Amino acid sequence: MTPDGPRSAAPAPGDLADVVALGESMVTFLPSRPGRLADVPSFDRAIGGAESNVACMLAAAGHRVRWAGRVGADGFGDHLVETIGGYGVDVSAVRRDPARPTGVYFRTAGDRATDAHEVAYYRAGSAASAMSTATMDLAAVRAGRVLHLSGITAALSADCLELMRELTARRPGRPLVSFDVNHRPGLWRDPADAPRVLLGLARGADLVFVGEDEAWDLGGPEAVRAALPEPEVLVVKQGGTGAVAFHGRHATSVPALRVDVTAAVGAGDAFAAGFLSATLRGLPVRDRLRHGHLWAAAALTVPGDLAPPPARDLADRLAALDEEAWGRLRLGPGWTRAEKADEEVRTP
Ligand SMILES: Nc1ncnc2c1ncn2[C@@H]1O[C@H](COP(=O)(O)OP(=O)(O)O)[C@@H](O)[C@H]1O
Ligand SMILES: O=C(O)C(=O)C[C@H](O)[C@H](O)COP(=O)(O)O
Repeated sequence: MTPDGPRSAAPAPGDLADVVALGESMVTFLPSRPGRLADVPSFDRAIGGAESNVACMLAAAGHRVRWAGRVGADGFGDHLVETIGGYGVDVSAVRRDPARPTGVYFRTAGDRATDAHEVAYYRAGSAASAMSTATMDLAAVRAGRVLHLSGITAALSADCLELMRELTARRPGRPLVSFDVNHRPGLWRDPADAPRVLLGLARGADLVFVGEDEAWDLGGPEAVRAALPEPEVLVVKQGGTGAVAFHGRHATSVPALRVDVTAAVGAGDAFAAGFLSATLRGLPVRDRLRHGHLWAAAALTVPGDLAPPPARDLADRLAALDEEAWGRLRLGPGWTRAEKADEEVRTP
């Protein structure tokens, strides 16, 4: 994704942002061709990191966004700060660490049907793993209407987990806390800890995103619901099937779109960004879910993590279709550039 399309001015340092996203960003290496990691001869550089993906997409859609993280005082750190800042995200709360490197990761293209892929992380001991209540500017982190976090951070180090606990503690006047469970079993020192820790953090959030498969890692969707009496909204994503939002005593389901998938990476982050964008705009829950699906479809139809979100008028028009027309939509590469909305993206 190149940072094109409507962008807001980034909030000035210290100003109230619409959304602050905190987490580790990494330089990502995408394979030049399919196959096993052992066989891929070369990689293309991109950027990744669940929370900064959300930040970049929201900024590209015109929201005022800050990303808080730590990167090394190295070229990869420069690249992340410059690229994420290039989307119109305020990067003034990003800290540079002269003693620790920027994390990087490599991935394979994976199987289109199952999304089975290999990931090789080089992030142990990274600058971001030293995020803590002492090393981050907590005032800047809290200066937003929404604070977006994910379970990835909890797995990075004991300091990162303590920071997550501090940011999800229920206190008067705190931002609305959005938490994407993002269970990455390979990152946990003791994977058996993850379900309890992630559920504990989710209990402190107002808005929780969880994939149905992840929910099973945590004891199943019903167990997650039972463990989270307080969130305003719990969104369970069901991949290519749909998504359901539990809010108060209501459950609202919206089927997923039919998408010609290029790469599944980044879809969960894009879904969260679309849902948050619609939440900031005060749209009803059904429309928030539809915007989640539409933004996910934007990420699914490009090779890397990040895609330009659909233009607001296009997304609004598609989100307003009746159920039958929604079910007929079929979105493929380039669909976000359609100018006349549904006529251009609907299958004949
Ligand atoms: N095959 C698919 N077809 C259409 N939409 C999909 C498909 N896979 C994922 N999505 C969309 O991406 C969102 C996130 O997918 P999911 O697999 O649940 O997330 P994650 O990337 O977090 O594992 C889904 O809620 C849906 O909107
Ligand atoms: O794994 C991590 O630590 C990352 O942050 C790398 C990726 O950028 C996101 O994980 C993509 O996330 P999905 O949207 O769920 O595909």
